[in-house]
Amino acid sequence: MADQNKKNRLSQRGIEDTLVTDFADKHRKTYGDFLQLKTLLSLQKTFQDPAQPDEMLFIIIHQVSELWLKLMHHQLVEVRRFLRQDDFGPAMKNLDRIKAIQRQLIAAWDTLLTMTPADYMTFRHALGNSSGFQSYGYRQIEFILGNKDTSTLKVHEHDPEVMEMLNAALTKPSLYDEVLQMLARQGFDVPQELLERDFSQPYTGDPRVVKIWTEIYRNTDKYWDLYALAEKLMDVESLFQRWRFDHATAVERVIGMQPGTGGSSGVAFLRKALELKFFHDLYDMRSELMYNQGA
Ligand code: HEM
Ligand SMILES: N[C@@H](CC(=O)c1ccccc1NC=O)C(=O)O
Repeated sequence: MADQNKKNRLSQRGIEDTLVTDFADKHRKTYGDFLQLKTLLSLQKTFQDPAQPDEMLFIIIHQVSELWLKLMHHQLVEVRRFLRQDDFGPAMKNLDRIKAIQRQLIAAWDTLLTMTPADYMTFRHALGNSSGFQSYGYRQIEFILGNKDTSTLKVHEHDPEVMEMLNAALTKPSLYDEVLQMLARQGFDVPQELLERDFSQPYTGDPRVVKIWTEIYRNTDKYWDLYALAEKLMDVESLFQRWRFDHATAVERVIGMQPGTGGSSGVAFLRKALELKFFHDLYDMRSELMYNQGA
C-alpha cells in the first residue's frame, strides 16, 4: 500500500504536447522578449565591493517602488482625462486601481524592515548624497495630487530632462482642479477665478467650494456620484498619508535620529510632511457639516 502511494506521488508535471517550445524563429516573441527581461534583470547592480548582502534588497525595493510610482502616475493622468470628459465610471475604476497600487507601495515597508540597522550601515555610506528626496517619480505624483511645492525642484536643476517633465506636471491642472471644472459643468457655482487660476500655484481651499461640498454631502441621495468620487479622493489621500507615516516610522527604526543622506534633519523632516493635505475643501467641509448640525 505504502509503495503504491509512493508510485502515485507526483514528482514532475511534464508538459502538454501542444505547449510551444520552439522559439528559434526570431519573430516568435518569448516572455523574456516581451518584458525585456535581459535589460530589466541587469539593472540590480550592487555598489559595494565586495557587495553587502542587503544591497540587493535595498535596490530592488526602490526599483519596484519606482515602477509602482510610474504606474500610479499613469493612472492619475488617466483619471484626470476621464474627469475632463465627464466619464465618471472609468474615473472611479482607475481610482480603485490607484488605491491598490498604494497598498502595494505600503507593503514594501514590511519587506524593507527585515533589514537591521547594522545591515544598512554596511553600505549606507556608499549612497553619498543620493536620497529618495530626489525621486522625480514621487514628485510628479505630489504635483498632480496638488502639492505644488516648487522648492522641491531645486535638486533637479542640473538635469534639463527631469526639469522639463516636472515643470510640465507643475503647470498642468491637478486632479482636484479638474474636479472643480467638473463641478462647474454640473451647474455648481464654482468661482471663475478658481477655474482660471495659475495651476502652478498650490490650492489651499476656498469657503465657496466648501459650501458646494456641504450641499453634496448633505444630499447624497441626489449627488451620489459626486459624493462617491470625493470619498475615493479621501481614500487616496489617507493611503498617501499612511505611506508617509510608514516611511517615517521605518526610517526611525533603521537610522534613528541621524540626518538624511540628502541633507535634511531626517525623521523630523519626514514627519513634517504628515501635516500636508491635498484636498483641503473635503476636510473643511467636514468641520462645516458638524458646526451647522449643532446650530
Ligand atoms: C532604509 C530605507 C530608507 C531610509 C533610511 C530613508 C530615509 C529617508 C530620509 C532621511 C529622507 C529625507 C531626505 C534626506 O535627507 O535624505 C527620505 C526621503 C524620501 N524617501 Fe526615503 N528612506 C528609505 C527608503 C525609502 C523607500 C523604499 C522609498 C521608496 C521610493 C523612499 C522614498 C523617499 C521619498 C520619496 C522621499 C522624499 C519625501 C518627501 O519629500 O517628503 N525612501 N528618505
Ligand atoms: N536618505 C536615506 C538614503 C536614501 O534615501 C536613499 C538613497 C539612495 C537610494 C534610495 C534611497 N532611499 C530613499 O529615501 C538615508 O539617509 O539613509
